[in-house]
Amino acid sequence: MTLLDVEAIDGYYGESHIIQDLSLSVDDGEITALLGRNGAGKTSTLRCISGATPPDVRSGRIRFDGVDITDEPPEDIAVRGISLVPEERRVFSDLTVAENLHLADTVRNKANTLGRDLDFRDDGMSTSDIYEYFPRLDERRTQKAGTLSGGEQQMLAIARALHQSTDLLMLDEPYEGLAPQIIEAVENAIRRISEAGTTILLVEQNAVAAMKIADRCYVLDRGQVVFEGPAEELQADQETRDKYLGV
Ligand SMILES: Nc1ncnc2c1ncn2[C@@H]1O[C@H](COP(=O)(O)OP(=O)(O)OP(=O)(O)O)[C@@H](O)[C@H]1O
Repeated sequence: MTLLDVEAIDGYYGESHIIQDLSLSVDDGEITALLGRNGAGKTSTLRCISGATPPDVRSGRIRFDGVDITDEPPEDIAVRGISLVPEERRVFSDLTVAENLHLADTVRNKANTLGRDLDFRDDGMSTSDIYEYFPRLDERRTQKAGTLSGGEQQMLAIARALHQSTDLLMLDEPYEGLAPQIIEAVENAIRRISEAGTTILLVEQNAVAAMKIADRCYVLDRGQVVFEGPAEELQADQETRDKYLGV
């Protein structure tokens, strides 16, 4: 079943037409990867879906769970169960791991109030489940987030998103700047989160790593979809990989 359906959107930064007639769909329970070189429009696409502006979506429709969310504000879209973990990871450096998660509680409660008239999901993942998924965070509950390694901060950012109510988790370059060993730990966490039923839309520069865990891939170039298909198909398509991904 389709959970997210992006239909022919056009996104603009001022007069720059960055996202061009872009369509994609994300199936319930799958991991979908959005790949492409620097500047291909991956982050902008996630921003369009999350309701963040710019870019402005001037045409096309975005539907989530059958509901048209194209013109909704970001807070409402979040309440519906779409979370974006941005590239910068944005954890609160001066707060401990536990406090960072607790803050997500506050956001969740606010979402519940905001969600009165929306068809929102109730609860996110419990703190104990989160610590089970991310044992490193469990060990570092009382440590300030600013002192965590890059990989641990990435895990904390993902954990916070899950602690709110998330049906669709959008991850923007979760492997960026991480050592191979840590990439593997984040990769395993993403797999387990997916197996537990959260749908994932993953943006990555590291196409090889992303293809490993994705069910379906989209490749973007200059704001347009130039490939879509199962991950195995992209893995076997050396021409597309050379031309658009350089791998
Ligand atoms: N705030 C902005 N104002 C104007 N143009 C922007 C803005 N943000 C991004 N762009 C442009 O939009 C295009 C797509 O950028 P985007 O960040 O979506 O690409 P990306 O595929 O995510 O690449 P990266 O991996 O570098 O983040 C680029 O040409 C970029 O210069």
